[in-house]
Amino acid sequence: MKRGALDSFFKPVAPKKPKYEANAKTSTHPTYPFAVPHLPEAFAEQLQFTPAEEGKVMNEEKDLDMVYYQPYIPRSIADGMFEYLRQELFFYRVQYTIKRGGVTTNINTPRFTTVFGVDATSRFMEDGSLVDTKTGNEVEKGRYKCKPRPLPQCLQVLKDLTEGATGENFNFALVNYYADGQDSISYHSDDERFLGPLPTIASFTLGAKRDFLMKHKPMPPGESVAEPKQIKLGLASGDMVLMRGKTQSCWLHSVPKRAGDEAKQGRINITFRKAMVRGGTDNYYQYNVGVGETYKWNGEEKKMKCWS
Ligand SMILES: O=C(O)CCC(=O)C(=O)O
Ligand SMILES: [Fe+2]
Repeated sequence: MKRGALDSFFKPVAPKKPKYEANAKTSTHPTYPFAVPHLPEAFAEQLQFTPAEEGKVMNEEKDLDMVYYQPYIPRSIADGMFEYLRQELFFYRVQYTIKRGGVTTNINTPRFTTVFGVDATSRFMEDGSLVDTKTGNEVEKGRYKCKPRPLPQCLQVLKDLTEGATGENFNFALVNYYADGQDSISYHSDDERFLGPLPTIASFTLGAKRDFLMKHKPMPPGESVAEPKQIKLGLASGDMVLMRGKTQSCWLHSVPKRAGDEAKQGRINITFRKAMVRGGTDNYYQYNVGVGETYKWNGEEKKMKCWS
């Protein structure tokens, strides 16, 4: 055995320095499986200067309207924010069935997910209660099948800053965690009716760099102009893409599986969206929380583990 290998075998392993200083304050709610520590102060301070770079408008392609921030969150804190969110949020691995032409298929969502927020017909009070947006009265039992959750402070801070910088309004935060290159999201568009006709979505990347692919939806037959070519953005830690206008109605996007080591670090994606009606709330909780186990990051074993 080489000398160095022996040394490192006997030397006590120094405990790893955490990438962030935990905040003692927490966000709690009856619907949360556990409390979420507030955003570490150092990150909150740095976020006041966002966006770190001016966004570049991408609207040359047909029906495309995006703003690409490289980065939005300064690179100096993006990986720390990734570590913090992976450590402190609760996640799910949602399973559901789809029926197509009488055939039932079981779907295992190929990534960890979680969601916070409520559609525009309701809002959370400071004390965590849910009230009707118009009347201010407590929401009646039966409005939702799900139990809506308020954004924890950390996501509220990022949402408020994003709203200020973009002039948009959001009432939902969806979070994806791609543990490695095997986790993915297949081609889709976020064009659900409950988002309204021309939804704006702000989409953040933290952690591993992953390819974000975009392609135009098939053109109607007889359309004279050619389909625009596919777009590939290598989204890096801290980047944000703002998708707006006809982007969702006319384009599809995906984060495909990846071989190799680059994705092994794990990646978190946060999307801020605005759902207009109740159906959107039940839909988002059904597909991003579901009815299965809660997962929490285990720092020793370096993986998501069932939490109880
Ligand atoms: O992870 C990403 O960058 C995309 C996520 C996404 O498209 C979605 O959650 O709808
Ligand atoms: Fe999407």
